[in-house]
Amino acid sequence: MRVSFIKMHGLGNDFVVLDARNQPIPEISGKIAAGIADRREGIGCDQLIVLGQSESAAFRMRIFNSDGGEVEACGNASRAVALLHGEPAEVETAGGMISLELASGGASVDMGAPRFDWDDIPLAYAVDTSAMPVAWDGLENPMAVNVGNPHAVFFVDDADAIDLATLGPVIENDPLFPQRINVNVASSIADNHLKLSVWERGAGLTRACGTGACATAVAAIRKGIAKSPVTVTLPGGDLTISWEQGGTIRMTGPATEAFRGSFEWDDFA
Ligand SMILES: N[C@@H](CCC[C@H](N)C(=O)O)C(=O)O
Repeated sequence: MRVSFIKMHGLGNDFVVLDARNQPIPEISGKIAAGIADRREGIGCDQLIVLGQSESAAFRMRIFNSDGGEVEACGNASRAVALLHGEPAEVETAGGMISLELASGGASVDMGAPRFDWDDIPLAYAVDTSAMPVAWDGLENPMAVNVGNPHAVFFVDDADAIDLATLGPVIENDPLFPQRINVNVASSIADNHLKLSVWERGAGLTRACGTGACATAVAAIRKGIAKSPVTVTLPGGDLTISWEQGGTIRMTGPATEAFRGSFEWDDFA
């Protein structure tokens, strides 16, 4: 069976999008998702995105990391999907309802309200979460932010000095986090301007992580080290994140369609 796909990206965080609203898509296993995402033997992407019917929203967006695991939220893919859809829409995700629309230079997404305490991020054993008693080689006392998916946010003097390629997988897979975690390392580089690197759960170092930018910006606002709107500079470029205490997060930034193609489903089944 031949399946059409759209290759997209948001600041270089790239996606294969399958639109099951206009073509039949067989059941997706972790093996199929990882096969499609494989950069040598598949099409290649950080996340596989599958759009389908929803009973409660305009449509549903499912998200699979390149390791094949299905997850709750993806900020950059939400903007890519906004570009594809072309008009404002409420979208159902496993992490909650989001609403997306086109904006100048890309798209803007209401990502919902953040949740801040570790109660929303399952931990394997009891710890005093007011001051996390864990540290990983200089990275300590992370803030927990759930923006649909779980993030640990570390503020450091110089994010570039942290070897995230080494520490990222260690923290992601720490036994403390039974569902693993996205790892964000940020520094303040000017007023209301953060520099951020992200080790993504299930995908590794990416050029940008939209939910990571949201989590880090709201953590910085809550900590009093930035005010909304916050510019977040990632390796792939900038996102603007707006949030007031008690409100929902708005993320604005670019989205790009790279190319379209089709593949034989059985090649990955
Ligand atoms: N790249 C994404 C986040 C994708 C999911 C994440 N790796 C997770 O496992 O929660 C983004 O732009 O937000």
